[in-house]
Amino acid sequence: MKIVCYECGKEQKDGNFVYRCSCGGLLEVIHDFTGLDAEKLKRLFAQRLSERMSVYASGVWSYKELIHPELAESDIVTKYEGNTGLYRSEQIRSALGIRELWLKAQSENPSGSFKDNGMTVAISHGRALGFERFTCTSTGNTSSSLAMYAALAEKEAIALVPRKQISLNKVLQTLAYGAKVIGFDGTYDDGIRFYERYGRELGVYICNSINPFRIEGQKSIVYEMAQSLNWELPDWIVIPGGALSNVTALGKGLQDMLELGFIRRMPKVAVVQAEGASPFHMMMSQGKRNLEPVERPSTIASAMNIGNPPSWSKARDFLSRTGGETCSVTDEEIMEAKALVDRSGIGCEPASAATVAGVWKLIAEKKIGAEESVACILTGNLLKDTDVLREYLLKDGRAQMLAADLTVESLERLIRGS
Ligand SMILES: N[C@@H](CCOP(=O)(O)O)C(=O)O
Repeated sequence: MKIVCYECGKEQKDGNFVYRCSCGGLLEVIHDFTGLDAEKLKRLFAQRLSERMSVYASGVWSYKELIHPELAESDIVTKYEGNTGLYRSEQIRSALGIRELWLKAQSENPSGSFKDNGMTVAISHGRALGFERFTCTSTGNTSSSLAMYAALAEKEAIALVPRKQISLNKVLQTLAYGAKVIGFDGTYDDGIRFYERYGRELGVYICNSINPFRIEGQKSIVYEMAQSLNWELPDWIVIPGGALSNVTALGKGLQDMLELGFIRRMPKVAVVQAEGASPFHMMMSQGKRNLEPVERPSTIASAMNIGNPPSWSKARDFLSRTGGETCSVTDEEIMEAKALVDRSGIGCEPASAATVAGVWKLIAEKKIGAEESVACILTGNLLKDTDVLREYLLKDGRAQMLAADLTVESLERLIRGS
């Protein structure tokens, strides 16, 4: 296993953990899979589905050989993350008018978002390197996940969070796990810029997606999806795009599986951004090679409120190589899709619902065919943003809490609507 610069290929020394190469490129973990036998591994992964209390009961560490083969089991900090549901919803499928639809509920992770898949690996790796202080800048899901794993590892957690446009639920969750939360004026982009510059000086271990081990852990989402579907993935996988760690990890995981012979064909991937924070979609749809950051990103889907996603070049290369697509959706479209996902009983936070809104759009644009099969990745839990929920459901009168005396007559009136 090596850590190399994604842009210039220069190898980095792990002990001196840095997040960008001297050329400015992000880093990535390169594995040597020679000698790995796909059929043997598939059998091993199948056996691990019945693990209960060992690290292999985790839906991330069950694929340890492909994620961090060198890490000692005793260094692993796990909460048996992953193992999330892959659902069908006839309601959503027929509303979208697509042949086959799957929803992968990463929202069922222990801290309520897909960040746990990567965070277990980042925290475990940082602990093995001897770090005591773990940090991130975050719109709230990364910080909640960081705080949870740091608490489990009995390490200090520090989270830099924008003062505005983030969900109070996520800040409270981060605080409740015992992290030090530092609010600042600016966006996630400012926080990342700050840490890229001063993180080393502060002696903290950064757990954002600029950390290549976060990406390694997040690959497990697509491994798990493939394993659940007997190693036959749908035609399309649709994901929300904020910092772009999801598409980067998905791309890397798919590439691993193709190289190892776990899957026979590469599915196409679509990245959906919110209209007010869509620099990646703008770059891709205009056929540009370089990302122009959005200075003041703004969307109701706070998890995607990012104007300068760090992983854009990795994401660009993967989509260009594999014929992927991008699109952007409005906040109204996101909330309409969210209502559909919530009412299906699966539920999700606004950013996750962008995937369903994106499928609608991509079908209308004839980029996804109605005869194709699609899997949407739902990244965060329904209760991650109750302010948005309250606004949508209660203020606009879409749903209301009814009041009645506890008598048969008044309940009958309410139940029958008379
Ligand atoms: N939505 C994210 C922002 C991206 O964070 P990263 O850790 O993936 O770089 C959050 O929850 O903070």
